[in-house]
Amino acid sequence: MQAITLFWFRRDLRLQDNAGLYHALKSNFPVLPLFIFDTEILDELDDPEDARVAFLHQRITELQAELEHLGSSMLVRYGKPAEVWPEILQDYLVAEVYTNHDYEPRAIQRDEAVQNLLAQQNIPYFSFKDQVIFEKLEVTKLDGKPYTVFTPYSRMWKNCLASQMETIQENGIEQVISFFLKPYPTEKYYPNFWQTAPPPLPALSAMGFQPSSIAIPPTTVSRGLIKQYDKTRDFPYLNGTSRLGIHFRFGTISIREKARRALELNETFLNELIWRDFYAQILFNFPHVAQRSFRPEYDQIEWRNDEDEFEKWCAGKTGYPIVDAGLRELNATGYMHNRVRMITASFLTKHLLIDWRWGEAYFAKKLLDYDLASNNGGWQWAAGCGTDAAPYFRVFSPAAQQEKFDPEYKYVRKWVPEYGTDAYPKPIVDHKFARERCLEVYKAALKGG
Ligand SMILES: Cc1cc2nc3c(=O)[nH]c(=O)nc-3n(C[C@H](O)[C@H](O)[C@H](O)COP(=O)(O)OP(=O)(O)OC[C@H]3O[C@@H](n4cnc5c(N)ncnc54)[C@H](O)[C@@H]3O)c2cc1C
Repeated sequence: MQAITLFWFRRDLRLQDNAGLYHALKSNFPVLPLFIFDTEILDELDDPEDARVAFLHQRITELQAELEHLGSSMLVRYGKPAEVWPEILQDYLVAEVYTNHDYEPRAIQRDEAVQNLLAQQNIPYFSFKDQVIFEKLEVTKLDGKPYTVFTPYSRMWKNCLASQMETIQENGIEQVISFFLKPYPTEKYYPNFWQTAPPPLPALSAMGFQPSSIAIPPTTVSRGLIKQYDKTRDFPYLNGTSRLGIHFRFGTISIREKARRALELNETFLNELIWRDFYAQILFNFPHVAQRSFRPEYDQIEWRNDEDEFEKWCAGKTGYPIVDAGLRELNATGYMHNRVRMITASFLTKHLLIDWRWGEAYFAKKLLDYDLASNNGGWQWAAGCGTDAAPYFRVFSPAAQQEKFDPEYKYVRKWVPEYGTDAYPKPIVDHKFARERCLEVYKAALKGG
């Protein structure tokens, strides 16, 4: 049997500029890429038309075709990684395993189990940073502790980026760039893919899913949009953001490539990519946030958790047009504009006093770009219990947000056509009353804490 290196794809579904794949291709054995449709994740999804699964399947099919074109293939399995891995080790003579880091608590556990299994058979396991620019404790305060406030973190992030500059050739042009943004030239080593016939790919329907009618945004964005980003990003009625979220989530684009463009074109856009790194390191360094408030005293809040109100919020029937437009956009497209994510999350937690975890779980079900670290960070920020959160007594007024960010009701009219007619519901709660109730409940919780 031919001894091979396995490269395990997870959140890095591309051949180009892929750190772990680059290192795998430079190993001493021919490389067979692997992808596992993980039933521990898929079984928790209750929509058979989940657009993310259809996207994932389509992307794996494309990768398989790209590899076939190179005379190679990809091994695709369906099951629990803990059960799939022993089977693979029986079927193939695996000399080494390469992959890229995943920072979510469950993924860390999964990877530790696989590492242990491999160690029992003396198979080396190598993992690399690929999905962020700086990870774990690479950007810390001077005392080595992780940052929990964004602005100083982003300043230090930029210092770290500038700390190692190198000259490279890109498309025949000499450029000085940060070592941390250098692309991995995987294409140089493509001949090291194992030349083998493609094993069968599980069909989407065989996994209990179907194609989705939700469209996936492209992987490219115009330079013009990024150049204007700081001016357009806050207005939900404009096409002013990149919609790259799902591609960052599944690694169908390279963060290094996009950060290089951001550095060149728009600092505000770069700052958003830094927020992504920020929340990834928060989740890694403070994994309790996946279940509990970053600030423990906020776990004392007595949420009202009214199920009927929650259903109205989910359906976009609260009687607050910008909130309703956001939820309806999410339900129809798997996307919600960032400004509106902040408004709807604030409304659920502060106006309705519904536990942020309920909203977080709903977004997790619906967002194409769902990412535990960023979603959790966004929800805890909105509820006031997270890192860097605005003080709890700042309660967004939906009317003031509407006035500022959708003054002509263009976004609202797109998603809530019955707004302004009798068919539109009355507000679920009075703003002034809700604000005061929120302040009382938060104050009581924090006093007791
Ligand atoms: C309550 C709430 C929940 C959120 N849930 C998610 C989530 O599950 N997944 C997710 O990727 N983002 C989440 N965000 C952050 C942000 O809303 C989205 O990243 C952004 O709206 C995605 O649209 P875009 O790709 O057009 O982003 P752009 O505005 O074009 O930004 C480019 C990229 O930068 C990153 N980014 C931008 N803003 C943020 C941010 N505030 N925090 C972290 N990364 C950011 C994303 O990767 C994004 O794709 C959430 C924000 C809030 C307030």
